[in-house]
Amino acid sequence: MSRLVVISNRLADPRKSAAGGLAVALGDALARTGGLWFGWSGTVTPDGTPGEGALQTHQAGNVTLATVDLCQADHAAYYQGYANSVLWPVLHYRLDLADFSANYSEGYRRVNQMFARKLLPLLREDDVIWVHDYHLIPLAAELRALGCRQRIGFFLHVPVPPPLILAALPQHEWLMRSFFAYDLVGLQSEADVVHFTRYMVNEAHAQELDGQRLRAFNATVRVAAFPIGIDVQEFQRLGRAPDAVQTCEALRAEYSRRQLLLGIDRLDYSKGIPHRVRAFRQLLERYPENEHSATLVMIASPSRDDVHAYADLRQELEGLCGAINGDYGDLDWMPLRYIHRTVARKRVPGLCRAARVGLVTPLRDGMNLVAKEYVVAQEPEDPGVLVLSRFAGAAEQLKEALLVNPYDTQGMADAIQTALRMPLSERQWRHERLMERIRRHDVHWWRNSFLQALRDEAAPPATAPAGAVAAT
Ligand SMILES: O=P(O)(O)OC[C@H]1O[C@H](O[C@H]2O[C@H](CO)[C@@H](O)[C@H](O)[C@H]2O)[C@H](O)[C@@H](O)[C@@H]1O
Ligand SMILES: O=c1ccn([C@@H]2O[C@H](COP(=O)(O)OP(=O)(O)O)[C@@H](O)[C@H]2O)c(=O)[nH]1
Repeated sequence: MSRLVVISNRLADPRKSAAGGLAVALGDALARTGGLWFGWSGTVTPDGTPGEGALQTHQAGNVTLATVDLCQADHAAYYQGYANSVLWPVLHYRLDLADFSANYSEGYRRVNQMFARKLLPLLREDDVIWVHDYHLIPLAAELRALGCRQRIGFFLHVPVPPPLILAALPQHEWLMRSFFAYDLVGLQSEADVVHFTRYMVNEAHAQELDGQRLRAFNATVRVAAFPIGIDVQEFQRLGRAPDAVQTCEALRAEYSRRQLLLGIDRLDYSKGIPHRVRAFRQLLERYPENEHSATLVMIASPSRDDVHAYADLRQELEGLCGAINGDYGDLDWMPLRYIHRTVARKRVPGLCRAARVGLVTPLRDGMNLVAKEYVVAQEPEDPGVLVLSRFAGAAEQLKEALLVNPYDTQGMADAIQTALRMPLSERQWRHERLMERIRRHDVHWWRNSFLQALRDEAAPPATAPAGAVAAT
């Protein structure tokens, strides 16, 4: 059996828990098969030469972790810059938040080239290589330019916007062309596949060979949706462990006279957190019977603090949360508990189980694993209700959630009220259907179906596709 090599910007020790869906899912996927996991160490060295970083390897169970440090300049241009100030906003439909500084794209390319150089000597001939996410789109092209011939697949964890939004990226031609150095491109949803294909046909003049293959630049790439899932059994096991049980019991005791609503997100503008707070305020205004009862616990895990848009969001949110507590709070009740800290993963199932309503209301999200975790954490005899944004990738699968438009404050308040009042039989019916879907497409299905599709693709050509590494 060939070895699996996973490459992602963010790594986690697969034996430990991590915040952030990608690290959680890849940790779960790799722990099963073993293999090599390559990426950024998470360390930023204060000095150092751009495009150079020390490589360290260590063993974590059956997984070898190989990581590279980034110097300050590379971290600023590649991670904070091109990845999180250009690609992240554009891919989440937020051109208004993108900062198209020229040195970002140079840094992005420089780090991808460095990763390719560091990784190449670690590769074996029959490795299957799986690259993850928007930080590393040009990596296969850089590897091919160095002579790498192994099969390479790519999975994008974030959404693909419509072609004309992508075309606003000053380097879109170069970036999108580099997808043709992969054998297989996996996306989160069918909507993403439609947008990706339309871009390639309209802007890159690609030819659609069959339902899943695109041809351009003298190369063929297969594109399909592989919606990411969670490890259901592992999450249920976590839910039965003492940390989760204690968390749930403590919350239930504290809120025995209240109805608990829960949001867990990274503090990210894509997650629609201020919109959720406004909808909660509207709930209290329109349905006053919820006063002294409905209580929203909002965990906002710190994320990408050094990027301006994230600091602005934090300020906005603190203002909104303070106002709601000031206007509606009483001596014996605060409507909103806003926690700007990461909650340990082992406590997440307990938090979810204690909440009558799970609020997952992003403005755009590749998938959103919290939506699936919330459902799995529920007790089937008395389950809570998931209120889910129709703009999360998860909404394509989780049709029995209460689907909402997060921009519609009143509609969202009405949906929360429906969730709070939903009879037991309907809650059970919805929960059962959601569980079926989450079980069928779990993280093992995701990994196996992607890797099977990658193995099914013919071995790539001996040379790089002509011009695949076109200069910026
Ligand atoms: O690594 P960070 O910059 O700290 O950010 C954390 C991760 O955020 C994004 O996660 C995405 O992947 C999830 C799993 O597929 C998906 O459910 C979610 O919708 C996405 O937003 C990002 O794509 C990862 O690269 C980051 O590591
Ligand atoms: O304080 C926190 C916040 C989030 N998470 C976990 O981080 C992941 C977030 O993944 P998701 O796909 O929802 O969003 P992302 O942050 O990757 O965009 C989920 O497994 C959460 O349970 C966590 O353990 N603690």
